[in-house]
Amino acid sequence: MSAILTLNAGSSSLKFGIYHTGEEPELLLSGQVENLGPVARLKLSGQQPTDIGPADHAVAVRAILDVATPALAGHVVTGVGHRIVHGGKAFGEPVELTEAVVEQLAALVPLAPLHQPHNLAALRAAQVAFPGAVQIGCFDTGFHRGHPFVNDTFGLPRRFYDEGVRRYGFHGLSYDFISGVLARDWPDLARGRTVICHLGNGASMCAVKAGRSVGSSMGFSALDGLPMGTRCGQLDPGVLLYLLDQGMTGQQIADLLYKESGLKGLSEISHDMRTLLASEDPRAAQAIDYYVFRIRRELGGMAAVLGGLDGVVFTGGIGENAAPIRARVIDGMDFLGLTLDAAASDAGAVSIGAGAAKVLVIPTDEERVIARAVASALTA
Ligand SMILES: Nc1ncnc2c1ncn2[C@@H]1O[C@H](COP(=O)(O)OP(=O)(O)O)[C@@H](O)[C@H]1O
Ligand SMILES: CC(=O)OP(=O)(O)O
Ligand SMILES: [Mg+2]
Repeated sequence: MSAILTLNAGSSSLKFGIYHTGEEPELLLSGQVENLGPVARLKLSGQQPTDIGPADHAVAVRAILDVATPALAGHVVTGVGHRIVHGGKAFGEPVELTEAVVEQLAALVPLAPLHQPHNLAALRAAQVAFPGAVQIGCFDTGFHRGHPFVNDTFGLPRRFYDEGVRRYGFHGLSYDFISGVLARDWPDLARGRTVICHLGNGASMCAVKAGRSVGSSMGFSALDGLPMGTRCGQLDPGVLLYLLDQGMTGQQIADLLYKESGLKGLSEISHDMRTLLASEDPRAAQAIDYYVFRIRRELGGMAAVLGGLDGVVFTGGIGENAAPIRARVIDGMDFLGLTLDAAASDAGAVSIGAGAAKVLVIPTDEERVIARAVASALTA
């Protein structure tokens, strides 16, 4: 039987899925190597995580190929789907990852240094492991390609826009998946105005009107918008000028903004929301305060862009699991029709709103969006 493998290299995790090929691919096994770094864990769906010691993305790919091999016994992998974070100006729809395409995607590495190199390394590993399979790239930026101009541009001279300096937006595979769930289970909301909060190690928000992205908190790179595990989020460009003036190099600034900022930088304790929520250190509390403040500010802005709000969806590792963060985001938002049913939220329900606008918690599944794209490429 033929099977599809999906690989999703995030900033703190490498997720995978194995599916039977079909119009709606049937999941055989999924899992992830999470908490990449000195103490990574391998977690297969429905099982307890096991510590695998230090692991970067390369170690994680090998660990996943090891566990995938027995699960794939009796199957031929005909397609491998990859999350590719940045598609730039040229790519929106899923595409076969030919050498010519990969060359263009490699040029975008500086725009997504925590993701794009790992996405492409996963491709190389999969090409070796499954030489007969078609390799398909699915873009985080794809869902946002129809952005209105005002959401796509910066206030720079026009030639920069033409050159590709645009507000691309990311987490599009996640927004695509959530939009599909809304269309299936909440059709009225799917026709209306929704803000989706993808709160993982990377975090962004998307304003969705009738199934289309009309705004994203992330822009040209995956640094903009909300503060994240280790990324700064929105920053006055004057700060960059100041840092340059202080003698920092480009690489030092990149490391600062991508790896040392956000929750980690503000708390000086951890990038991980679980650790911060459990901490009694006032720096942890301040980091969380800032995180929540920026989400609320973005939510108000997006509600204005949408001309009102019919619902909010929480997803991603934090959005799905951290009830205290959801409570703080929704607190006092009655003027937008948002009221929390705290008991439902704490109990892990899907629908956790008690006001005019819906509040939903929907686990995202970027792997399924990738698997569907591979399945349709295989039948095309
Ligand atoms: N129960 C929880 N409470 C708070 N935060 C959580 C919980 N479970 C997971 N998280 C957060 O989710 C993050 C990972 O989110 P995820 O979407 O899987 O990451 P990635 O961006 O790598 O895809 C972790 O850094 C952790 O902070
Ligand atoms: C784009 C991005 O930030 O992705 P992740 O949340 O997987 O790190
Ligand atoms: Mg992710």
